[in-house]
Amino acid sequence: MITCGFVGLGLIGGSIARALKANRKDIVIIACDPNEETLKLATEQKIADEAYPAPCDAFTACDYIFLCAPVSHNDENLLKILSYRKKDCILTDVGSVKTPINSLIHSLGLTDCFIGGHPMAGSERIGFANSKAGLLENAYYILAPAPQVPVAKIAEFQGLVASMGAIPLQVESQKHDYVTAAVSHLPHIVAAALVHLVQDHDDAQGLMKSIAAGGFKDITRIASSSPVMWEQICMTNTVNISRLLQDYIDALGIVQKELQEHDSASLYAFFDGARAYRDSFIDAGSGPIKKDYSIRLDIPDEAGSIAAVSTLLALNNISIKNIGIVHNREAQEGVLRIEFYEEDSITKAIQLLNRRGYVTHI
Ligand SMILES: NC(=O)c1ccc[n+]([C@@H]2O[C@H](COP(=O)([O-])OP(=O)(O)OC[C@H]3O[C@@H](n4cnc5c(N)ncnc54)[C@H](O)[C@@H]3O)[C@@H](O)[C@H]2O)c1
Ligand SMILES: O=C(O)C(=O)C[C@]1(C(=O)O)C=C[C@@H](O)C=C1
Repeated sequence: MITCGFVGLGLIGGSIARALKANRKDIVIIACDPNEETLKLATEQKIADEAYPAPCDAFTACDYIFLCAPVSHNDENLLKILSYRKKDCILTDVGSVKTPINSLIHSLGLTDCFIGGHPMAGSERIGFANSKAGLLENAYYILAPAPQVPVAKIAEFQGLVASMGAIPLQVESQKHDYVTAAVSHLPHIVAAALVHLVQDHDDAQGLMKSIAAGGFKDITRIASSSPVMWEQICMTNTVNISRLLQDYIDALGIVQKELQEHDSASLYAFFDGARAYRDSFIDAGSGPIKKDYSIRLDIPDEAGSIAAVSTLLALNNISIKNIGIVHNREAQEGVLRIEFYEEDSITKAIQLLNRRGYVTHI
């Protein structure tokens, strides 16, 4: 059996714990979290075999200890958990910034037992109640092992990560912090700033807020993320974020100048270049952004509607990868989203559903 300890069992800790429990039979989970409701839920749902409000003796059984609180709290928790760490236990974290914890590990002389981690998947939702076993599926899980961790220990941990459904990828801490500042941290600032812009410019009736459609909602979904988490990320990856933010401000300044000068050729090149590069992300066969074979359809708001659709597809040998209600209606139309394994299934499903009178949307 492998005993995994979790210090913080929110969205990410909870999702890792669920994935391990779902995919393996040999996992024991010991968790601590200051949130009482989380401890209750995790025990009731049989995700945590043992749950405590704070680090305690029980953690001396752990083969791995995952630090899964917001980044600065992970540093504090690392210090608290050390007295409960058995020899050979691997310490790891899931924090979105890697350099500060890496420095702390060096200063504590723990360079033979720490593997920094960062799953490149998540959501704007918070807490254990929103955690999912499938959250990390096919996502890169960045590993930044300290220099003296034995190769065999790194390989074992990679195996554990793979069994969560994630793809382990080794990246050095400082490089990690620069790269994630560009693809994750800056976008969260941009999203929050856009939301503030609309709030500050809307009229008394909130017309902007009412009519905001897919474009605004797609680019600002992440503005609903945890302010505690993002404040701590900004406070710990400040230099990288600030440098990239300056480059971004400069780029916006150039666009503003092109607008003021009615420079249509430059504006066209700006959008065209972005489109080509962004499309190349989607077209990649592997990587975190996968091709999405999904459709949406309108269904009556009554019991059995989802079952009727899934049965119809199953009877016609069309396999469903995922099915669920679209709660936020960002897509404007259709309330049921169905994801398939391959492109072919989309055409077949649409023909079948349309013949039965369903209105479908791609
Ligand atoms: N949310 C994401 O999309 C995402 C993705 C990858 C990595 N991360 C990283 O994962 C970590 C956790 O983020 P999350 O999204 O799961 O947040 P979360 O708010 O859902 O969960 C954090 C959990 O830590 C607990 N906690 C808070 N303070 C604590 C403390 N001092 N000691 C112990 N537990 C404490 C909270 O009760 C909560 O259950 C962060 O370091 C974040 O940078 C987040
Ligand atoms: O999908 C989201 O909601 C996320 O913000 C996830 C996201 C990101 O892509 O920026 C957020 C923080 C992380 O550390 C890793 C992933």
